[in-house]
Amino acid sequence: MTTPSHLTARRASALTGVVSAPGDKSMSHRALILGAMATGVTDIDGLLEGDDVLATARAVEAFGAGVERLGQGRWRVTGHGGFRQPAGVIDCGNAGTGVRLLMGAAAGYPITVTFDGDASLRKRPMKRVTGPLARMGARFEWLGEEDRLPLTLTGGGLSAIDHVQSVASAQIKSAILLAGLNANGVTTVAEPEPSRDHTERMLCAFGAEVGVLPDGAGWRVTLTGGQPLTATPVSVPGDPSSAAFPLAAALIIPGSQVTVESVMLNPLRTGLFETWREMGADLTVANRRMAGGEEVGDVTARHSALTGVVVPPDRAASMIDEYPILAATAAFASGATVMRGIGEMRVKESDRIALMAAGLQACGVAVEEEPEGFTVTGGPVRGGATVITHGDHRIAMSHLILGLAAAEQVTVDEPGMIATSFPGFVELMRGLGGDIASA
Ligand SMILES: O=C(O)C1=C[C@@H](OP(=O)(O)O)[C@@H](O)[C@H](O)C1
Ligand SMILES: C=C(OP(=O)(O)O)C(=O)O
Repeated sequence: MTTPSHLTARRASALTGVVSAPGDKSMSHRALILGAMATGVTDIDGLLEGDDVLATARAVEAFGAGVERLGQGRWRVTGHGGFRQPAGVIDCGNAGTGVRLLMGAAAGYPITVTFDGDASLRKRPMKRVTGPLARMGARFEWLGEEDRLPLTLTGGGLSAIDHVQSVASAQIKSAILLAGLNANGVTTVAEPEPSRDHTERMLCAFGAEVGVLPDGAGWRVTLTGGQPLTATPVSVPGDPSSAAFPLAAALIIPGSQVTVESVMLNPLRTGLFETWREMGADLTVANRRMAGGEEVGDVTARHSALTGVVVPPDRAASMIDEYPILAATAAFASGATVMRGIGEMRVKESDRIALMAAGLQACGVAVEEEPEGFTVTGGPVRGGATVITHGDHRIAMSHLILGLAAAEQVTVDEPGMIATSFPGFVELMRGLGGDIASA
């Protein structure tokens, strides 16, 4: 299938239906990486087959693991108890999570590896991870600009560190913990607020002992080096960050009711659902159960009259990727939705605060941008714009959802990047009755 250069969303009548979200991206990266670091055969089901995760699958294969696709979402990783010297450059594509976690894992082994990524990933800061890894003993050489990819890492001979994070970041925490597995001593990471804990949970499932102690508003995670990992089956539930898009459409399109089945409900990922409820969203969860070591449930959204809220800044870590779609839904709420303490959004696949502000303003929505946040004041949404996404999947999907409820059509450029996290997004939305087509 060729990728269209633009996609256009037109106002839709009620959306209805029951769908499944693709597998969780965070867990998919981790399942492949831990499977490759472990000894034995790790069978994964529900793996997200998005471009970010496929880049990680190629990477772990290059590091010596056996990687086999058994069927849709069903993958087998055969680990040899560690990473081996790869033959070429490890290209992580668009994936911040992929490159940062892989650098952490690779740092523990006596290998020399060059990491690279696409134009967007080459703009993202890497010192946040290379800094702590260098303190553990890994060596880095910047091949271009300092703090950016491409870089060469030489690992091995690590010592544990005590790291205190200034922002809650699961990518930094995970990179340090994965390196800590092969470091001498006890590695500790303290976070100001808790960030997603999939690495800690999955390390335990692979047989490692991880300590978690409350520490102020956040927690301290400890891990003793030298623990071997043993392969274990991993079942990946639906990604709440992807489920957010069809659910958002249901909330803002009159008459709609959409259910997304098997959505992961880890409380460190559900800040958006909490915020939507505070805004008056009719959002219900049925069939709560455990799958893959995580709570999951079927989430139903019905069209709702939304009211603007002030989102508590300490909720940011639990919904950092969801502010773009929150902002799109806030455009249809009455009053202002204030989102602060989210400076991290500026260093994602794009400067998401700037691009959401520009895209929403182009669609006639009132937005006030701040250094570390923005405020969206809702009302009737005109639409009628072509939105620049800088190849950011979440910026593209958020504006397409907005376009399904706006008075005039909304077009986004560079929609090919949607496949990094949500392959099949357009087809899924069309199946619910959404009018999204190549422009
Ligand atoms: O650990 C992870 O899987 C992720 C952590 C978050 O990044 P930060 O840790 O940089 O906040 C998030 O934005 C990213 O999409 C996935
Ligand atoms: C920020 C994201 O991913 P990553 O950091 O892995 O590129 C995202 O998926 O929104």
